[in-house]
Amino acid sequence: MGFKMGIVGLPNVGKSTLFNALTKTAAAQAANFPFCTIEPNTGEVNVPDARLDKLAAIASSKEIIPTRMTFVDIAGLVKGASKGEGLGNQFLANIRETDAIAHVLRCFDDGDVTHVDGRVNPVEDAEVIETELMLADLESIEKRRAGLVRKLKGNDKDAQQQDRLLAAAQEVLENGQPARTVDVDEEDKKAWNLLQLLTTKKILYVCNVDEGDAATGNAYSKAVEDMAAAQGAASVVISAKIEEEISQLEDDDMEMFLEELGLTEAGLDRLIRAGYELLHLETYFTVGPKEARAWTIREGTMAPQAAGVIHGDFERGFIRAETIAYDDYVELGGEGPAKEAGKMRAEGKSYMVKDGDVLHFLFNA
Ligand SMILES: Nc1ncnc2c1ncn2[C@@H]1O[C@H](COP(=O)(O)OP(=O)(O)OP(=O)(O)O)[C@@H](O)[C@H]1O
Ligand SMILES: [Mg+2]
Repeated sequence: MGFKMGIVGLPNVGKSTLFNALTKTAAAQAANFPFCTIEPNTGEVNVPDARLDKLAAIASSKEIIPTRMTFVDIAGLVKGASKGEGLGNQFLANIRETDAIAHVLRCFDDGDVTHVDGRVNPVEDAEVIETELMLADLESIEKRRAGLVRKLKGNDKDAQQQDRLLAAAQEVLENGQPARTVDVDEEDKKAWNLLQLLTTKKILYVCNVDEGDAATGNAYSKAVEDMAAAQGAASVVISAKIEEEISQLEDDDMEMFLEELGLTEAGLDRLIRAGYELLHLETYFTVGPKEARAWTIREGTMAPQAAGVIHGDFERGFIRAETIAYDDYVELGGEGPAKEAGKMRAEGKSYMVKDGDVLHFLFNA
């Protein structure tokens, strides 16, 4: 389904370094000068999930296939970007195409690495970017409302709804607030999301700290966490540079290295999980001797649509889903015992899939 997180931030804060760590490649050029990245870099990343490994062990699956999500490393934004400063506003379009934003903030000192504003202040940096996104939204709203005038005269219902929602967004933006602060009624949610405003996207603040601060965070990252909490946004502490080094290691070396740093889990795993949760994504599993596989759905997905993630035919010909809850599968020790214990349910079209369900679909070809 391609859920996409855009990696956004000021120039030279470590976005491409983080991208390379996430994708375990050196696909993006990361270097100590602003505006190093111009064209966006796109890469797929496995979503770590300990449950999948457990299921595979129980079923002795030959292959383990995690679900994936996409990260896009986007060019740095600067003050005035919405008016064409820096690399201009073509990159705002790259952000528009993403489902959520990982906002990288420089939380490391290192005098050798240039900061575009010559000082380290992640909270102000976050405001600079947010302001540009708000200005970009305002500009696009004005254009779009102007484009709706003719349809509004013709009493077009969709146009009326769009214009009403755009006006609501415009009002909060003009008061210096992001569009996500608008209270949207349930029946407007779909049209609202279609507006694809930049400041309605959910944000995960990524505090990029010094190597030595990776386990504990530092004063900069604390300030960001406070800001995030006040906004109801999520945040993670990570050292992109260390993660890039770790991501090149073999598993055994990685564990040793993490231990030395006082970390229990690679920061990347935390970051990917946080992004996944931010997007309200859930996972179901298909498990057998051949493979154990994780699949991504949006929260609230019905069984036929969940089946459609595997193949369109599964959705079109959907009959039922044999369902075992994750806990039952693990506690009882697999499909056979779960079935014997009466824990395999036959669920129909109106079943809402739950996170962790182990599913087997029956369908008409
Ligand atoms: N946690 C860190 N500690 C110290 N140096 C870091 C850290 N993270 C990244 N760097 C360094 O910062 C510099 C800029 O990194 P990078 O190219 O990833 O930034 P960027 O945000 O992608 O920049 P641009 O917007 O110009 O593309 C690199 O020299 C990188 O090694
Ligand atoms: Mg870059």
